[in-house]
Amino acid sequence: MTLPVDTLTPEAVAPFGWLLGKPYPEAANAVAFTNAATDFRREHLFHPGEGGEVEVLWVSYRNADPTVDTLERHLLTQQAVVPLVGGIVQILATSLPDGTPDLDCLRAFSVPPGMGICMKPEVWHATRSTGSTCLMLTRPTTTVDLIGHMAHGRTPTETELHDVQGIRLASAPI
Ligand SMILES: NC(=O)N[C@@H](O)C(=O)O
Repeated sequence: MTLPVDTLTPEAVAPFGWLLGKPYPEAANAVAFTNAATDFRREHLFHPGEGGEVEVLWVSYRNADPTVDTLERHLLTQQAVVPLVGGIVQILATSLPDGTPDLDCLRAFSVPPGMGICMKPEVWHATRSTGSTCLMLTRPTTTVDLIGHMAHGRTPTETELHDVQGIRLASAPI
């Protein structure tokens, strides 16, 4: 399957989570402020899952391989990824009733610096980039669990990984 890399819109991201970096809200009841010197607005109320804390992670991505052979998902927490330097391509899929990725709704989005995506728990994902430094919001127990898996081969309990075949991005990550 050749996967087009789409532009971020709130609607396109909605099945998977929330677009971060939307235009300044016009709604009268928006939690927002603007003046000549600054503006700020509530983008999202992040939730790390029951009993979780919010963890700020600094993540570098440098896998530019357009082929995607593994997706992962976090079972407890939302996860926000915001490129600061260098863009990413975020590959996303929801789950079938059996928990495996629903490849019929597989999407890829180009995420430039200054925008981001907050994924719902259990959203399958992978990330490609020629080089990006990102701010990530996640959950400490999920991070430690993932390190245990990636560094020491332990079976993760808060993350699932799933092998996929024949998925290739239509355009190489920037
Ligand atoms: N640290 C961490 O959780 N990383 C992964 O989830 C990822 O998507 O990069």
